[in-house]
Amino acid sequence: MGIEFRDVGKTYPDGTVAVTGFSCSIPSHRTLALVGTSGSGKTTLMRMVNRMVEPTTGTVLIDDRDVHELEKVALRRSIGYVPQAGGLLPHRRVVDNVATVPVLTGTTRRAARTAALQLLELVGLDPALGKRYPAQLSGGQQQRVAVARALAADPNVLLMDEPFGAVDPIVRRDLQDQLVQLQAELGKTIVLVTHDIDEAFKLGDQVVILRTGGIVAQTGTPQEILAAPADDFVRDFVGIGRAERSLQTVDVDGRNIVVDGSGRPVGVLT
Ligand SMILES: Nc1ncnc2c1ncn2[C@@H]1O[C@H](COP(=O)(O)OP(=O)(O)OP(=O)(O)O)[C@@H](O)[C@H]1O
Repeated sequence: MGIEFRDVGKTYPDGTVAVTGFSCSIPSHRTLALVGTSGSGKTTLMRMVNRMVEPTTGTVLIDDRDVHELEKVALRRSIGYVPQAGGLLPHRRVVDNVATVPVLTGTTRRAARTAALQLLELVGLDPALGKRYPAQLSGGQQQRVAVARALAADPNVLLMDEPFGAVDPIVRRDLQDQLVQLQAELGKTIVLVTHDIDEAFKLGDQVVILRTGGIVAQTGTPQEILAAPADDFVRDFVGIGRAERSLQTVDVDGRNIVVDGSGRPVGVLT
């Protein structure tokens, strides 16, 4: 399921211009990371895919079909959504949170629960946690449940809105690693919103850096952006000057050790 944004714009009713003339396409099974400062239109763009936001100009297509022509509720249920900070239903057990959409779309509760327990395992959780309520889980565990829930209807498209923004950096890295692994296995088409350029580089096959007004500063693979930042804004945003970005090798007893801009060793060149 490829996704295409074709010259889309969004002006909210109060006159706020969130996005202007945005075009971009992401092939099936790939991850598009939308990254930018606060208010640069990332969430607005992502929500156009499942019609939580309707563009004021242009079209969004999934597999060449204009989403505007698709029935809204069915469209939304067919797309996995991981909101900021999980969005789990607090009064429902974890297993039922995961089973919600399949039950709504006609799967029996029993079958949906069995599948939900398998999904918990897939995202690295002990299925025994399915009995708990969301508040009885850690923040990182809750985010894993949110990912499991988004996968429950076996969607081809997954939308992730700052999915790991609310957890501490170590848990965050864990969750990112797991998503990379999951994606290698499942091959969804993912649109990921983040303000963290390192997360965008780690998870995105294609990265779009946005400035205020949803204007594209640069689009490319992480390699392309790092190799040739389009301008000072991008250079600044990706932190080209940051010590951990300016790596060099030093020879230590015949081995090439990679050090960062502060001279700290970060690895060995093989
Ligand atoms: N419903 C709305 N009505 C009016 N303006 C809105 C609405 N939703 C978003 N905006 C405005 O549109 C612009 C883009 O918002 P959006 O949430 O898409 O940005 P973002 O890049 O996701 O930001 P953040 O990283 O802070 O979540 C902002 O100026 C925001 O205030």
